[in-house]
Amino acid sequence: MRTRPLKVALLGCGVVGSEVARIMTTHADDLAARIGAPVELAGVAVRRPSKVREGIDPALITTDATALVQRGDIDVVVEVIGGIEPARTLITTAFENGASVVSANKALLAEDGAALHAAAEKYGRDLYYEAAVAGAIPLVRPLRESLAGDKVNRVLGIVNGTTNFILDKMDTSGAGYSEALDEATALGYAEADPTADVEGFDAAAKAAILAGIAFHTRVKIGDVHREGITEVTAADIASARRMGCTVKLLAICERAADGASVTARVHPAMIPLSHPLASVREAYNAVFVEAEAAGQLMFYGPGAGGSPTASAVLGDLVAVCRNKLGEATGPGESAYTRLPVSPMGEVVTRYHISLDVADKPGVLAQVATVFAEQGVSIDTVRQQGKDGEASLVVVTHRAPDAALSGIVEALRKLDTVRGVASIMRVEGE
Ligand SMILES: NC(=O)c1ccc[n+]([C@@H]2O[C@H](COP(=O)([O-])OP(=O)(O)OC[C@H]3O[C@@H](n4cnc5c(N)ncnc54)[C@H](O)[C@@H]3O)[C@@H](O)[C@H]2O)c1
Ligand SMILES: N[C@@H](CCO)C(=O)O
Ligand code: NA
Repeated sequence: MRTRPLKVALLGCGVVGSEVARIMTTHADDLAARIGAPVELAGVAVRRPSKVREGIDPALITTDATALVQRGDIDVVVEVIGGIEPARTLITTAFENGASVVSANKALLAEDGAALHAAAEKYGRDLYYEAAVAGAIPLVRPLRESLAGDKVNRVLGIVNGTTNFILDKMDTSGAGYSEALDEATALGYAEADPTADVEGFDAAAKAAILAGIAFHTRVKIGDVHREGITEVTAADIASARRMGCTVKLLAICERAADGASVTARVHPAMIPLSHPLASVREAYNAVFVEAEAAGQLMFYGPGAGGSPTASAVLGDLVAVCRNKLGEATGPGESAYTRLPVSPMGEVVTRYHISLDVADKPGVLAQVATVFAEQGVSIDTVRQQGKDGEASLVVVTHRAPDAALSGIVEALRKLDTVRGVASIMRVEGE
């Protein structure tokens, strides 16, 4: 074993960073044996230097992250600050100054991954980011490496722990939305600004990263159709229950049937209770990958939290250190297919539409005509009447999303439709 240690700079020492430091210290001997050289924490950049950080030598703490990555003797920079800047500049500076990078920063990778990969390649460094998607679950590496010989056609799953935690609590214990979000934040699952979770930005970033790797093309967060969970009501969840379903925030990346384009979307969807994704509880994540030769693969595990995320960071750290010792680099960006990303309107989905209507003859026929005019066929209709008013629940067959949203617009214009109580896509059937 080499005795000269590999030097690691840790940028950020919050929920994830503090766990990375703890595991690096407590498992130092095992990590050294697995890598073939000791790994040494050479500096820790923080924003609040006065905070007591158990197990970290105070002499390592600095508020000058730029000087740390410019030192020139750092082998690996672990970026767990989050956000676009200064993380982007720090990572690029690290590459320029001889370091490879391990990052958990999905927001940055989904915004500017191509430029970061290009910088890594230019300087001959590694850029690893297993922690950026689905926390502890090995998913980035299986897609980048294990499935590199196959053709992936679809990636579908739950990739945000916070929103899964909230929806699960609302469904199973009747908890309120804000109470469940506060709990997820206290448990270290939520982003620094939890809007990123509840509005679907975090899941959209992960969908962009997954689609890019899966289909060997460039997908940015702005290419991903995004709807969060802020408009999912307790009534929607109760209505899903009545249909034998539950509501999950899903990320779905698909290659078009003709192979000429891809789509990526994040939105709440109803799925049957019998579907494996329905039993994904709390902050767990689960992702199905469908590949031509492999068939269907399922990845499941803790999707958020300090310790699970640190596990993924440490796995990358070991891989990058091994590469350094072997004077090699791991896989870079693979974006050779250059497939365009189609808009949401072209995605084929199913809708569950709940309407408040007047309870009088001819209403059902009027509603059915709207569907027929858009060429969308109805799967089921359920009507419940009370005091001259009725609620009508329509579930459609699969149709282009543009036709389905056209139907909703036309329904809103009918005099007999008092309101559209909820619209949700249905998946997993
Ligand atoms: N928490 C999770 O479950 C989880 C899971 C996967 C990925 N991530 C990602 O990991 C990253 C970190 O997340 P976290 O939950 O640890 O966040 P956090 O807010 O707990 O930690 C980030 C830390 O970075 C510090 N920081 C910010 N700017 C800095 C700067 N310029 N120099 C030095 N320190 C700075 C902050 O003070 C904070 O302590 C983010 O990119 C996040 O998206 C988090
Ligand atoms: N905020 C993210 C952290 C893990 O990426 C989540 O809840 O999934
Ligand atoms: Na992961």
